[in-house]
Amino acid sequence: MTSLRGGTTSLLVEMKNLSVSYKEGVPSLRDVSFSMKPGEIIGIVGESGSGKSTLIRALLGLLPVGGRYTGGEIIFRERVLLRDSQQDWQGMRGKRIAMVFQDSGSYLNPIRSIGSQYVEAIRAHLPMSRKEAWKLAIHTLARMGLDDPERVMHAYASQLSGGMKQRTSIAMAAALEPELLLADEPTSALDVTTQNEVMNQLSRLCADKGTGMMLVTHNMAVAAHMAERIGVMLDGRLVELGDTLRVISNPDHEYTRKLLEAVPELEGNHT
Ligand SMILES: Nc1ncnc2c1ncn2[C@@H]1O[C@H](COP(=O)(O)OP(=O)(O)OP(=O)(O)O)[C@@H](O)[C@H]1O
Repeated sequence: MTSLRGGTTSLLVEMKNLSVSYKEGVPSLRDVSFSMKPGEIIGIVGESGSGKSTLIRALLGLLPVGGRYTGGEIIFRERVLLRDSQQDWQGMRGKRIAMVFQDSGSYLNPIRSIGSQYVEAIRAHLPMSRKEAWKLAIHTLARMGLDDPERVMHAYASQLSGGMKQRTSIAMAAALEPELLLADEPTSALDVTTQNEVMNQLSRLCADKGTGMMLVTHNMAVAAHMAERIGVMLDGRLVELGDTLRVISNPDHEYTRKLLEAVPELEGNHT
């Protein structure tokens, strides 16, 4: 995935001084800047309402209702997205930039088999026969830890558990090998054991495919386990961003220290 141009690795994403408001004069993102390398995993933590979801929705170009970009730039692979038309941005969604939510599994169509939805989603973006798309689907379902992917492909959503549906929807997002996967609390609705498994499978899938991921989580331990860098949001600002080990062992910001104190197993040491 790394591409060298003129001796420097080109960036996957650059966000420069981005601001977003839902209400006139009340910014929910304030001057947020960061950059991300291809294949990198960044974990974003922070309390409820700090702007984590708004940040990754902004990257997808799909702000929640009422949200407006009020300043700054988003550059994806050297293209300034905020200057592009919605149609250009639309063309990137799914294929180059994909997103999974806490309840993605519940968006599977209940009256069509998983296989027919999955094959259609793959073929909408990749020039593949049905047979090839089916094979790719089976492969990614297996990589997400689904034991009997053939059975899943023939099943309807109502025949799968919540964990299986969520794994299926994550596999669908990852199958297209997006360059950037935006994950908003992708395992929060699952039980703790399943959460760990799904997170491990997700990070393996990203590593396999060279997919960069921005993972929003309220759980510092999950971010520390998954991410190479951790960003901390507070009141719409990215108040800290650094290598995971540095952030958890020597945080710059007082608020990060408070978050870390709430996770005893991480206090002052390692991932
Ligand atoms: N659709 C909306 N309309 C109005 N205000 C909104 C909307 N979505 C978010 N906000 C406000 O923007 C701020 C940031 O919200 P956001 O959902 O991005 O935070 P968050 O850190 O993801 O929170 P949570 O962890 O609870 O999902 C909050 O003050 C929230 O009330």
